[in-house]
Amino acid sequence: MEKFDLVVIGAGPSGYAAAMRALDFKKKVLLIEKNRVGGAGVTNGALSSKTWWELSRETASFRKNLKRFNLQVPSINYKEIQEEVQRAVEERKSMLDEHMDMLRNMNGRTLLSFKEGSARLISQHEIEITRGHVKEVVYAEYIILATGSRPRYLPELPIDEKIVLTSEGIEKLNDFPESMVIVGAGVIGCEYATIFSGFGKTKVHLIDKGDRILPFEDDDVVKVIERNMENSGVLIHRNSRLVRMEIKHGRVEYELEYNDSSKEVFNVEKALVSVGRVPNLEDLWDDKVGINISKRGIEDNDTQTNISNIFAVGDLTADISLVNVGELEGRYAVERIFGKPDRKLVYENISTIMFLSPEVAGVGLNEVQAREKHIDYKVVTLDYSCIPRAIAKRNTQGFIKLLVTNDEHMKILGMKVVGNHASSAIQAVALLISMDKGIEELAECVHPHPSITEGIQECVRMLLGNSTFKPSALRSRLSCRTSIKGEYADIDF
Ligand SMILES: Cc1cc2nc3c(=O)[nH]c(=O)nc-3n(C[C@H](O)[C@H](O)[C@H](O)COP(=O)(O)OP(=O)(O)OC[C@H]3O[C@@H](n4cnc5c(N)ncnc54)[C@H](O)[C@@H]3O)c2cc1C
Ligand SMILES: NC(=O)c1ccc[n+]([C@@H]2O[C@H](COP(=O)([O-])OP(=O)(O)OC[C@H]3O[C@@H](n4cnc5c(N)ncnc54)[C@H](O)[C@@H]3O)[C@@H](O)[C@H]2O)c1
Repeated sequence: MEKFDLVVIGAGPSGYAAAMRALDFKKKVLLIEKNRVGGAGVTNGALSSKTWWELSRETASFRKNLKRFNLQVPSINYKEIQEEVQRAVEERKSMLDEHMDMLRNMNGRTLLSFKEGSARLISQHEIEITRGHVKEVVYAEYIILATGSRPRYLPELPIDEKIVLTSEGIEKLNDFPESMVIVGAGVIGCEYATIFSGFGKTKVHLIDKGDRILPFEDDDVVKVIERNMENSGVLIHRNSRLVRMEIKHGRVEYELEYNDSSKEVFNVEKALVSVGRVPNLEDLWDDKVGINISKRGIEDNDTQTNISNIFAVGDLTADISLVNVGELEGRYAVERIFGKPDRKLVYENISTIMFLSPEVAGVGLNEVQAREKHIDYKVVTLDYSCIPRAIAKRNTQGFIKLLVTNDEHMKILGMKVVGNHASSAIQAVALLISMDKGIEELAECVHPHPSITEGIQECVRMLLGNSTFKPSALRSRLSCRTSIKGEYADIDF
């Protein structure tokens, strides 16, 4: 039986990162993948959907500019766009494959092995790998489970991945649907609503079980996103509940019940179901291995399961489903196994971007989370119309919002930027949160001009009472408030 120091099951972002980190410790590593290297980080997931988003955004802006000069808008070819996305996926996937091939063939480096097949733990140290009819068993001193997640199905919906789809099937359509309902207005639902409405060929309907889109987001963020979606023709079903969905004559019929008990029936070409994801843990180990799971997924203590040599990382652990979090956990697990991590595994400074119109980037807590945790805070907001770079771009839609502790230290709790360049603007703050720094450091930086980050500096100065623009004078564009027990009050200097 072949023996390894570490066997990693699943070559998505978490497993791939874990396997590569283990090589730094000169350990003998086996990475096993049953489907596609890169997992949902590349295919039917992060990279592919972001390529759709970029192409949709370009198309929308091209259409807008042509209209501005009274030029005819050319028709958009679905197949060409789909092929471009496939090229992006292939580019990334072959780079990951080539990197592994090179490592395996390098002179004297026999540390990394890769096997295709479906893996299952048959004991605490033995893994059975099945490929077609062939089975083999390998031995591992340590095991990292990184088998990721898949779309959650609602049993009452007729998901067939042709007419009623999930994120697994949505990128394989033959043409832009003329209409589509999206069930679940979380991140995936809202990103695809933005993508399809951006191409201008699909009437998108959006529905959530909550009473608004992005139920985990702050009201002011949601307001901007909803307004833009509606301007792009998205129909947001509010105060309603999906009571029935059926496939009829190759199309989707669904029925909503409104708060006043009235009902309405809609007919669309396709449906996308995006109501969260579930961990891939079925049949991953024999009963006698005895890994503890809870309702949400594998129970872990900083990536270690209750079985001391078995670790679990990434989407499988069913906490935060993000590429950067999976990679962080994968690397951390390896450092725990073969060394001593330099830093604790902390999630406070995780940055996120939602690819909407406009993009929404965040780090740390938002107001919804701060209030759920009963934290009092100071909050400052600045409209993009105060930022010269946004004015120059001829697009001042958006705002910056900074949350700090409600004491003299004013430690940064979180930040949100809604608008152009949002993702690059949050990086400085992400770093300061991870360094546990206050806002003075941010006020000190000299930002390039004109840049969106100048707006962050102005936010910080508002909190220090020394901003150029005074919130008391520009009330509709700036605000500087405390939130104590959920009640806002202006801060007067
Ligand atoms: C539509 C969509 C858009 C997204 N956009 C973003 C984004 O913009 N930014 C972001 O940070 N995150 C995004 N995500 C989330 C991100 O893709 C996941 O958090 C990330 O891929 C999780 O990585 P993972 O390695 O834990 O799991 P996965 O990527 O799911 O990989 C797990 C791998 O394990 C393999 N596997 C499963 N079982 C076995 C087995 N028994 N034996 C062998 N192999 C097995 C699977 O085939 C898969 O390749 C998106 C997800 C989706 C679906
Ligand atoms: N840009 C990014 O970083 C990015 C992009 C896409 C996905 N992701 C990751 O993938 C994960 C999964 O995305 P998701 O959108 O599937 O999950 P989600 O948790 O973001 O949203 C699911 C939505 O479905 C709604 N819902 C649940 N049950 C429902 C029902 N029965 N009927 C109607 N609505 C219902 C919920 O209220 C929620 O709004 C996200 O949590 C995120 O971490 C990240």
